[in-house]
Amino acid sequence: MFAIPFLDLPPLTKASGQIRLPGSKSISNRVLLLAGLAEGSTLVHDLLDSDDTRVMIEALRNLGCDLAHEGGALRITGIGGRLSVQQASLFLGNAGTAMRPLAAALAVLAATQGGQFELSGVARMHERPIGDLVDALRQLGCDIQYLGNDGYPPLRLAGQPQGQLATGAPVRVRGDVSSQFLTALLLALPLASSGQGEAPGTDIVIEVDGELISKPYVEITLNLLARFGITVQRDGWQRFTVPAGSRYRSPGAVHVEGDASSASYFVALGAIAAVDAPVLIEGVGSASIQGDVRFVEAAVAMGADVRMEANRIEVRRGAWPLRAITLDCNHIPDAAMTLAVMALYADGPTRLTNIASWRVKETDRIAAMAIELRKVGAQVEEGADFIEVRPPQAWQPAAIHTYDDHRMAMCLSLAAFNGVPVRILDPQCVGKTFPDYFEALFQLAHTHHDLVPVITIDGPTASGKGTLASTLAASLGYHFLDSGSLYRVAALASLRQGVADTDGPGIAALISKLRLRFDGPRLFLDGEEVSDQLRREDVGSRASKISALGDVRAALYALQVSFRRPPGLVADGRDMGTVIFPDAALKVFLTASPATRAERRHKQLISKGISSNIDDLRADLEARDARDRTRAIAPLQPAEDALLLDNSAQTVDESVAQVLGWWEQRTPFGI
Ligand SMILES: O=C(O)C1=C[C@@H](OP(=O)(O)O)[C@@H](O)[C@H](O)C1
Ligand SMILES: C=C(OP(=O)(O)O)C(=O)O
Repeated sequence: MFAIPFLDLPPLTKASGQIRLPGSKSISNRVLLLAGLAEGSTLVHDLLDSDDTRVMIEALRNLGCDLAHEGGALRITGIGGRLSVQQASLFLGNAGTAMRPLAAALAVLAATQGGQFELSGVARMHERPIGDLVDALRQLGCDIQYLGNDGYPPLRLAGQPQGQLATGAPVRVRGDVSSQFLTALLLALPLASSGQGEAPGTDIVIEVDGELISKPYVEITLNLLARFGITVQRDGWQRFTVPAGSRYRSPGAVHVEGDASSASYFVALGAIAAVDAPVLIEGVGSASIQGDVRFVEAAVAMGADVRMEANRIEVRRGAWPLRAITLDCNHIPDAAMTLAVMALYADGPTRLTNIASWRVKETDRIAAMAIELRKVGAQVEEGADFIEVRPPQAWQPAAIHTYDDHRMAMCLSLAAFNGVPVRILDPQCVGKTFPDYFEALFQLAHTHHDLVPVITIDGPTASGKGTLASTLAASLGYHFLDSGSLYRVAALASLRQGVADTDGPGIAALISKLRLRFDGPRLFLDGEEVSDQLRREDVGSRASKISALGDVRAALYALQVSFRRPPGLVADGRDMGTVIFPDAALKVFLTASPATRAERRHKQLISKGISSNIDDLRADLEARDARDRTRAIAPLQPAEDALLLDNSAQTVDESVAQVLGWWEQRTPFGI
């Protein structure tokens, strides 16, 4: 996950490749709750691991459920409908799928078995309505108090042992603000219809007031209830009967499908940018129980070329520009946001209607979408329950606010296919449902080599360039290249494979297959950390030998250049700005006085338990500087357009701030 203040996306051009989706949020949280309420244990495979499921898991743990990892799956041993913990304060973040269903389940359990529970969330959760659900539960006799503003969390739920619920009359619930209120009742009321001890249960009828929105989510609820042994009878979308004697029965094991709302970003990616080869989305398809797979129909109407199998979607660009559409999006409230961004690439205005619920989700999504789409140049009209987007005539680079809304971040990333960069502020908000969204995007999205921004940090030995460069890379979410280590890694790999140190073509072939990854200053070769091995004496001397071979230098050039991938690169070395990335957007030549560098090296050696003489170190450094400056191939000298930074009197933080300041001046994002 990119836990940084902003992530700059370079202009992206094409997309292709395969992605496996994370598990469905809606299914994960329902299955977790049902498994937690059921008797016995349930092994859940492919569960979503994100903020929303973590708060649900933590809540279940606090309520006395046993949760244990088994391989990649989670085993949940439920409470069997009997409260084992009578008091708990549960923090539910901004997860509607945790807050609403847990409020209903715990209200019913407290009302019949006694107990006191407090449910709270982040500030925005305390602005998301829950009054219609509370009103419905109060009809049953549940004791629910608002601890903040009426109609909103936080809530206190209480009750006495052997309490009775008024289940004789139908429970009425409004359906036109959020379908999660009805879902919550459907998930919770089997706890009240089962009967206690010898007492027979009763049918419980729920009647929906007003037009139910987001209906496919209620289908998911009914489907999963059935898997846990409860068949709800229904009369259209108006009346639902939870049968007497209902008991949650664990199906033993459950597999969670990939998230269909998350799939929408990759369907859109394919429609916009899969020009040469398709985007393949694994984990969801025509067999899905999630209503958001119907996003595909809308994408096809806009021009996407889609082939759908039971559990997989293949997308290519079809019509281009995309076709503008007008669509009632009530059935796909979450995925519809993706259409608003596809609309940027359409041949006319796209109008999405019947989306009033957008206003009470993670943020007011109609307002937020209108503001941010205008920033990239679109003309946008918004109303109480619609949005209309006209594509930009001239695209503008924009710093996109994400309002702590995962979908704003994911959707707006798709605005980067227009020759201008896009800055996504607070990208870590994707953690709500898709922590590795941007990693997945960068796996599929490509761009021209020269559109990927590069910052080079060159400088003499012990100037601190490695620390500066890796810290900068981490701050910007960019890739990092410590070019100096590549000669050593080529030496190590060729030693391991038994390739002679005179066999230029052999070593070059090996270099082209190296699988390298930097994690800060640590280097991994084929998944194994080799940082320490690279400092071995035999590796060092082989490195200097093979670096004289023309084939090796050419292969290492190609390897270095291959690190230039979206979203960007910070490269440190001696010839990064002069030879390898002469078109880098920012070049820094880092120096420090020989005295300072000798002192740093001295401290470094002491910390490793190696004794040294500071004057000798200084003499060595000066001799090496002279050699480096005068060598024939790639001599160490600042690029003409490099900015010089002497960090003798600076802390690392100060030099990082200095370079980030220079970088900011070179980006088009004025914020
Ligand atoms: O029940 C569910 O899993 C959901 C229902 C929908 O909410 P509304 O019913 O409030 O539209 C949807 O937006 C949300 O992301 C998940
Ligand atoms: C509305 C959403 O979430 P929640 O489950 O919190 O309602 C969403 O994921 O878009």
